[in-house]
Amino acid sequence: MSGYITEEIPAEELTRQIEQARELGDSVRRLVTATVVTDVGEEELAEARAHIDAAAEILERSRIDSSFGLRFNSDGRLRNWGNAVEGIRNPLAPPVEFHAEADHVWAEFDLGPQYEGPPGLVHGGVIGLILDQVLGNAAVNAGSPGMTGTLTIRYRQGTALGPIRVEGRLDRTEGHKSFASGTISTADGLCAEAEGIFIMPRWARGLDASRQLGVGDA
Ligand SMILES: CCCCCCCCCCCC(=O)SCCNC(=O)CCNC(=O)[C@H](O)C(C)(C)COP(=O)(O)OP(=O)(O)OC[C@H]1O[C@@H](n2cnc3c(N)ncnc32)[C@H](O)[C@@H]1OP(=O)(O)O
Repeated sequence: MSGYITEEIPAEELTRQIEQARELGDSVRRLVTATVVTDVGEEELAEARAHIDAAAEILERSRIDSSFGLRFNSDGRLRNWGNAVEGIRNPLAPPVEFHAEADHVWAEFDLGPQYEGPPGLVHGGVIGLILDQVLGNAAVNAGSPGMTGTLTIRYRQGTALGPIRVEGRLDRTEGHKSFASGTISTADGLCAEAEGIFIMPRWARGLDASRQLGVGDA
C-alpha cells in the first residue's frame, strides 16, 4: 500500500522539523480563523491576499508529489502531518492531541469558527470526523487497529463552538473487527455519542504490527 514511508532522519533534526511543522500549521490555522471572522475593509483584504499568495508561492517552490502519508522514522517516531484531525501541519486539523490511558483515549481542545455548521454550533460532519478518529485511536491504543467499516452517531444536542472533550474506548473485538464507542461533550454536557466497527483490512493482515498502526505520534 503506497503512502506508508520509511525514513532515516537523525533524531535531533526530526525534532526540529516537528517544531517547525507545528509552528507553520499554527500560523496557517490562525490565518484560517482570521479569514472566517475578519471584518477589515476592501483595501486590507487585498493587502492580506497579496501576502497570502506570496507565502503560498514560497511553499510551492518544492513539494512532495503525493499526500503526506504515514512516515515511520528509524528512531520509532511516526508522522501523520496530513491527517485531517491530528496532523500538526494540516491547517484543517484542530489539531487534536490524544492522551492514551489504559482503557480509553481522550482529548480536550477548541473548535473555532471555521468548524461552524448551524450558527454558533459545530458542523455535524466535523463531529463525525472527530469521533471517527477518536474511536479509531481507541482501537489502536488497545492494540486492535482497523479502518472504519461502520460509524453510527447519535447527535444528542448541538455542540457549541469552543472547548470540547472527546473520549473513546475499545469495547470488544471479534476476529478482525474492533468495536469501539465514544463521546463528545462540552460544558453543556453530552453532545454526541458514537459506535464504530474498525476492521483490519485484508491487505494489512500480514504486516508487522507497527505498520498497522496508521496513526502518528508527532
Ligand atoms: C492498517 C490499519 C489502519 C488503521 C487506521 C487507524 C486510524 C483510525 C482513524 C481514522 C479512520 C479512518 O478514517 S479509515 C478511512 C475510512 N474507512 C475506509 O476507507 C474503509 C473502506 N472500506 C474498506 O477498506 C474495507 O471495506 C474494510 C477494510 C472495511 C473491510 O474489507 P476487508 O478488508 O476486505 O474485510 P473482509 O475480510 O471482507 O471483512 C472482515 C469482517 O468485517 C466485516 N465487514 C466488512 N465490511 C464491513 C463494514 N463496512 N462494516 C461492518 N463490518 C464489515 C465482514 O463481514 C467480516 O466479518 P466476519 O465474517 O469476519 O464476521
